[in-house]
Amino acid sequence: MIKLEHVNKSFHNGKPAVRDVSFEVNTGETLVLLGTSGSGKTTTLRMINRLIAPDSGQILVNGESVNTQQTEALRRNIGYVLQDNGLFPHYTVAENIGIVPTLLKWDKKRIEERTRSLMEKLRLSVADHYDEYPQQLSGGQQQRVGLARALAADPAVLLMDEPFGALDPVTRASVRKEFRSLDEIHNKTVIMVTHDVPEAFELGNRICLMDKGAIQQTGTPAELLFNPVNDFVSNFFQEQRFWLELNALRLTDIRSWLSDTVPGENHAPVLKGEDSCWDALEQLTTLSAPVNILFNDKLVRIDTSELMHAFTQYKQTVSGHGRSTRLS
Ligand SMILES: Nc1ncnc2c1ncn2[C@@H]1O[C@H](COP(=O)(O)OP(=O)(O)OP(=O)(O)O)[C@@H](O)[C@H]1O
Repeated sequence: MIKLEHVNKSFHNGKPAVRDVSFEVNTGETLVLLGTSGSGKTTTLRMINRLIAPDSGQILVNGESVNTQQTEALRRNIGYVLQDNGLFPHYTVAENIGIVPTLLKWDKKRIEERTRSLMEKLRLSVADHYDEYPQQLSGGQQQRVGLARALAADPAVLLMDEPFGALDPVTRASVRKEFRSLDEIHNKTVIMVTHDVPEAFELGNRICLMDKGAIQQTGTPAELLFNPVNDFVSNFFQEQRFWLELNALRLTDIRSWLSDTVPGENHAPVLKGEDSCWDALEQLTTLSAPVNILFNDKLVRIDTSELMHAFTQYKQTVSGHGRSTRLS
């Protein structure tokens, strides 16, 4: 668990880089720090593992102030992934991944097993890359090694600063997908910095939107979209709003506005209530035919106009009326 309380930081020029930032991230949750360039995201992240000292405010990691913890011990319990991966060029892939376990004096066999297991999970061929050096790998492979290194000692906390930012769009999407499906991250507290809106929506349980060093709003993707607290938040998502909204809403969220049409004997594909409205629209458009959705209670059939009608009804009901139904 990570908690920031009224944290402030100015650099030598006196201009506030981070202003009165407070948030809490629970175990098993990913919070994304999103915002324009210079909005204070990296400074906020780097204060958590004490690479930067705050001027005022409290930062707690697992209930304990970072100031009272020994810096080395604190950092060994925090995995840190950087945009440029920060691998040691003169260490092999295996040596890079094993750095923290070696510092923690794990025995050799345990380090080797852990390294192999992480490489397999991150789709890095052990046979091909175990003894290679970072410069022999592609950018995507280097970033996977960076992730494996951060996860090696199973830290409770993972901090990621634009972890996929240096990758081309195709590699970026695939490394991101692998990251998302890693069982390793489900029991961790994760904070990730990005300025990529779709990435924030894909990976964040909650998003903390920053501007000029201050938090504008913290909430689920749906809360930020459907209940923005000010014009900055509303305008920030304007360009991709339709796509983001359909992505942020699960079919379950619009269930009450869908009819109970029972499917006939057709073989239309079955979506689940947890799938997004975007998933449904994609299927409907590709097939040019109705699709079936399996909710807890029953199987129903919908077409495109019914989907869009329910989506509009949801927006009218939820916007400006407090929290949306999607909580995580
Ligand atoms: N070491 C430093 N010395 C002086 N000013 C700094 C330093 N680091 C950051 N700043 C300033 O603090 C502000 C916040 O910077 P920060 O890097 O946290 O923003 P960011 O949101 O992460 O931006 P980006 O997305 O471009 O990385 C900026 O105005 C930046 O110029």
